[in-house]
Amino acid sequence: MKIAIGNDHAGTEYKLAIIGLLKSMDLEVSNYGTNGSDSVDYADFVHPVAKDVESGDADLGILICGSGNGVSMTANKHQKIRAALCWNTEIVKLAREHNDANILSLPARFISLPQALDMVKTFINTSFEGGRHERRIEKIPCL
Ligand SMILES: O=C(CO)[C@H](O)[C@H](O)[C@H](O)COP(=O)(O)O
Repeated sequence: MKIAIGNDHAGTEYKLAIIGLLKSMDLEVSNYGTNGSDSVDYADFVHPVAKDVESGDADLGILICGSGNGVSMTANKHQKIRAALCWNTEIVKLAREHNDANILSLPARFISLPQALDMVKTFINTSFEGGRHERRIEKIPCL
């Protein structure tokens, strides 16, 4: 499985730890985020992740900024992206099971690093339930 990951300056520390976790799980990672702490604009680091997920170059994406909102808003402009802003593992599980979220958005300034790592594990290890949820996600895109 291949994961595309992106972040702004608020997400660098968590991003580096998440990459370590993903590699320990034998997952392939494409890192499109900044690796530094200088102030940057999140959208510049989100579009490459969304494009990878949309094209199938990546199976799933992970985005990190301070609140998680900027990266979510940007990613969800892409037609095939369902980016879910999550704050605990239960919400992550539902985002995968019910919404088939293909990008996890993390609010680095509002969750602890251990929480973020648990959320990433849940995101990777949970599958879409399909059924009634299939019909619902098909109605999400703007026609
Ligand atoms: O875009 C955001 C808010 O939706 C992100 O949380 C950014 O990381 C945040 O705005 C960055 O803030 P800063 O004061 O420029 O560090």
